[in-house]
Amino acid sequence: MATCSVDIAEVEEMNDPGAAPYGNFINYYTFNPPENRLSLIPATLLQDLGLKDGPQNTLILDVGCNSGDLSVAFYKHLVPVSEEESDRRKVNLLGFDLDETLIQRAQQSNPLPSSISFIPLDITKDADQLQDYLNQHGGSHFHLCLCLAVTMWVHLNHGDAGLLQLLSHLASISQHLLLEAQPWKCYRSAARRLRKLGRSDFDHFKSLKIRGDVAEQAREHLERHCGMELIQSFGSTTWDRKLLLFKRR
Ligand SMILES: C[S@@+](CC[C@H](N)C(=O)[O-])C[C@H]1O[C@@H](n2cnc3c(N)ncnc32)[C@H](O)[C@@H]1O
Repeated sequence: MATCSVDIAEVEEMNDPGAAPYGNFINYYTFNPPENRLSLIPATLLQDLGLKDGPQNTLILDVGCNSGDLSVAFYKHLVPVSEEESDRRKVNLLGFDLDETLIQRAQQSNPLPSSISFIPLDITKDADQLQDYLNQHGGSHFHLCLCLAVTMWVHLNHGDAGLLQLLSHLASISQHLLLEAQPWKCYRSAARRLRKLGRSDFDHFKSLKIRGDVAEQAREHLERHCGMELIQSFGSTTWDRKLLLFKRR
């Protein structure tokens, strides 16, 4: 089974990983293709969650969407192209990432611009644009929020408080949250890699109190402090990461 050390080795071959301190790898999908995660997620997810047949548009948020490959593949997985154009218009996905170059690539290669949009945004800073998007689409919250392989980067760059704020924020704007938190061994690999390059450590790495089973601690925070409950685990990816689905109580 591939592990984090494998993914890091692959990254090192492809780019200078020190140039991606937020996980903003330029070739991410060549070493972690969307299928790795999609194969675990049922294509009937929207129906299963009762999200498809309501009068409202279904709004999906993809946090830290990189170059958009997974966002588009996820959308097509849940809303097949065979569906009527009018049905597709009723499901809207917004992907955002702090890396503007990646977002430009996502925008340029977007095959469904009437349903999928991409914007540059750092979730740890100003997130007004998310509220603007909800207002434009007549929604008070996102029906489904994807936060896949992003938590570690926010955690390393913004500390325990940054991670908990991220989870609280996403819970406050989402009805369902699909979370893939990187396990602790990935943190160690990321920190080791920076050191090997002779760069200074991530600001918060040594002082993190949330360590070990990060996914479990994220679950505890979401359930105890954010009014969410874990309703399903879609198993582990080939990188040994759990895909956890939470719902607002
Ligand atoms: C490892 S990639 C994962 C991409 C995608 N979510 C996936 O799972 O396929 C992590 C992404 O999170 C983005 N990211 C990290 N911190 C962020 C932040 N504070 N706000 C927005 N995006 C962020 C990075 O730029 C990077 O593209």
